[in-house]
Amino acid sequence: MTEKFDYDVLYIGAGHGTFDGAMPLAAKGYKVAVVEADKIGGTCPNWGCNAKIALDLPAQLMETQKRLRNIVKGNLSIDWTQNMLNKHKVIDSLPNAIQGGLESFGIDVIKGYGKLTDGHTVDVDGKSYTADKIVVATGLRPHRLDVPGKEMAHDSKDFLNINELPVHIAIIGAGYIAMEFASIANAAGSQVTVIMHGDRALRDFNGEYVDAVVSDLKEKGVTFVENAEVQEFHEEKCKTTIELSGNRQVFTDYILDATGRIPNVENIGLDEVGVKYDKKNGIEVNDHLQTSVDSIYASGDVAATGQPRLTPTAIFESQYLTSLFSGETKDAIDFPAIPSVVFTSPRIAQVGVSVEEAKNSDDYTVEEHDMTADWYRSITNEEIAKRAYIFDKEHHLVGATEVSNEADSVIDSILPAVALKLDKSQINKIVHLFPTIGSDAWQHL
Ligand SMILES: Cc1cc2nc3c(=O)[nH]c(=O)nc-3n(C[C@H](O)[C@H](O)[C@H](O)COP(=O)(O)OP(=O)(O)OC[C@H]3O[C@@H](n4cnc5c(N)ncnc54)[C@H](O)[C@@H]3O)c2cc1C
Ligand SMILES: NC(=O)c1ccc[n+]([C@@H]2O[C@H](COP(=O)([O-])OP(=O)(O)OC[C@H]3O[C@@H](n4cnc5c(N)ncnc54)[C@H](O)[C@@H]3O)[C@@H](O)[C@H]2O)c1
Repeated sequence: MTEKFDYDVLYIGAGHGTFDGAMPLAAKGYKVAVVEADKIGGTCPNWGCNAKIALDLPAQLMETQKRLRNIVKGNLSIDWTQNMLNKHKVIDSLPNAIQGGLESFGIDVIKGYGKLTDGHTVDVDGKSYTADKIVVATGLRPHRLDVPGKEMAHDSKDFLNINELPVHIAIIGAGYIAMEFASIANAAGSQVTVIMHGDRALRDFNGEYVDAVVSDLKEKGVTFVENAEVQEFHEEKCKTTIELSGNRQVFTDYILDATGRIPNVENIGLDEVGVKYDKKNGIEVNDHLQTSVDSIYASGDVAATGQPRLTPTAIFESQYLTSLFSGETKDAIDFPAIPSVVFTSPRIAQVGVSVEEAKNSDDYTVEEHDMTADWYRSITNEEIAKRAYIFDKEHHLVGATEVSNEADSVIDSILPAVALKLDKSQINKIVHLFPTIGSDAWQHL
C-alpha cells in the first residue's frame, strides 16, 4: 500500500478485464480506481455476451418447437420489438449494478477518457491521477471495412440495439459475430445473406461441425456468398447495394460489418510512455501480464497473450493480477484450457486440444460419436448432434468438442475432466444426475 501515489492500482477500462479483479483487490484493503470512458461493465454485459444471449433465447425456443412440431403445435414467431425491449430490461441496469458493486468495495469510479502520461500517471480529461501500478484493460472495438460508402454499414453494437428487424440483412464476415447474428436474425424472420471473403466460416472450430451449421443455416434460408471482396456500398433503386468482386451485387436493407475486432491501443499514451504494442494483436505482455514498462500491466482483450479473446480469459487475467499485486503469487500466469462456444443454432462448443491438432499428431487419439442415436437426443429430436473426445497417450481427456443445440451445456459439464486431465478410472468415480444433458455429456467417457 502506498502513500506516494493517489492509488495502489488504477485500471483504464471497466470491463471484465478489470472489475472481476478490482473488487477482490479493493476488498483486501488496496486503494483502487477504475477509469471508464463509456458504459461501466464494458463490452460483455452491454454489447457483447449478455446482450446477445438475451436476444437469442426466443431463437432457441423456435428451434425447439421446430424439432417438436408434431407435439407443440402452432406457428411461433418472434416479436422483435418485444425481444429488444426485454433485452433492454435485463441489460440496461447492469452498468449501474456493476458500478454499485465497485463502489461498495470503496473503489473510485472515474468517468472519462484515460491516457497514460508516465509510468505512474493517467490523465482523465485534464485531471491527473497517480498509481503505483496501472492496468490497461481497454478492450477491442469493431474493425470497419474501409470502402466507399462505409458510413452506410453498422457494427454489432448497432445491431444489438435495432428496434425494427430489417427485411433483409447482409452480414459481412463469417466469424463468431456474423454466424451468431445470422442465426438470430434468421430465426426472427429476416432474410440473411452472409458475405465471406474466403470459403470457410468459423475457422477456429472443427470444419466438419462448421459445415453442418452452415448447411443447416442454408436450409433455413440463409444465403452464403463465398470468395467475395467487398468493393463499395451505395444506394441503387432505393436499395442499399453492396458491390462485390466478380461483378456481383447484394441488395439489402441493413449492412452489418462483422469483419473482426481490433485492440484499443491508439491515443492512450502507449507511445509516449514506451509501452510496446502491435496494432493488430494488442499490448505486448510477459508471462506476468507486465508490459515493457514495469509499473504498467495489461489485462483482457487488449493484452496480446495468444489466448482466446473471451470473457472467461479476461476474468482469469484480472483475477491473476489481483493475486500478483497482493503478493499471493509470484508465479507466471498459467492459463487453463479456455472453452469457447459459438451461439448459433445448433451451437458448436470446444475446449482443449482440437480435433484438427489431434488428427495431425501421434500424441493423441480422437473418439467421435454421432449423438443423434442417444436416448436423450431422441427426446430432443436433434438431427445434428456430434461429439469428439480427444485423449492423450495415457488416455487422459485433453479436449472435447460438440455440435448440437446443447453443445454449450455439454462442454461446460465436462470442463473439469479436461482441465484436470482426468483418466478413465477417475472419470468413473463421478456419478451424475439423471436424466440430464449434463450427464449425457459424460456418456461415452
Ligand atoms: C457481440 C459480441 C458478443 C460476444 N459474445 C461473447 C460470448 O458469448 N462469450 C464470451 O466469452 N465472450 C464474448 N464476447 C467477447 C467479450 O465481450 C470480451 O472478451 C470481453 O468483454 C473482454 O473484456 P475486456 O474488459 O477485456 O474489454 P471490454 O469489455 O471491451 O472493456 C474495455 C473497456 O475499456 C473502455 N475504454 C477503452 N479505452 C478507454 C480509455 N482510454 N479510457 C477509459 N476507458 C476506456 C471501453 O469503453 C470498455 O468499456 C463477445 C464480444 C462481442 C463484441
Ligand atoms: N460466442 C462468443 O464467445 C463470441 C461471440 C462474439 C464475439 N466474440 C469475440 O469477439 C471477437 C470478434 O468477433 P468477430 O466475429 O467480429 O471476429 P472473428 O475474427 O471471429 O471473425 C471475423 C470474420 O471477418 C472476416 N473478415 C476479416 N476481414 C474481412 C474483410 N476485409 N472482408 C470480409 N470479411 C473479412 C474473417 O474471415 C472472419 O470470418 C471474437 O474473436 C471473439 O473473441 C465471442
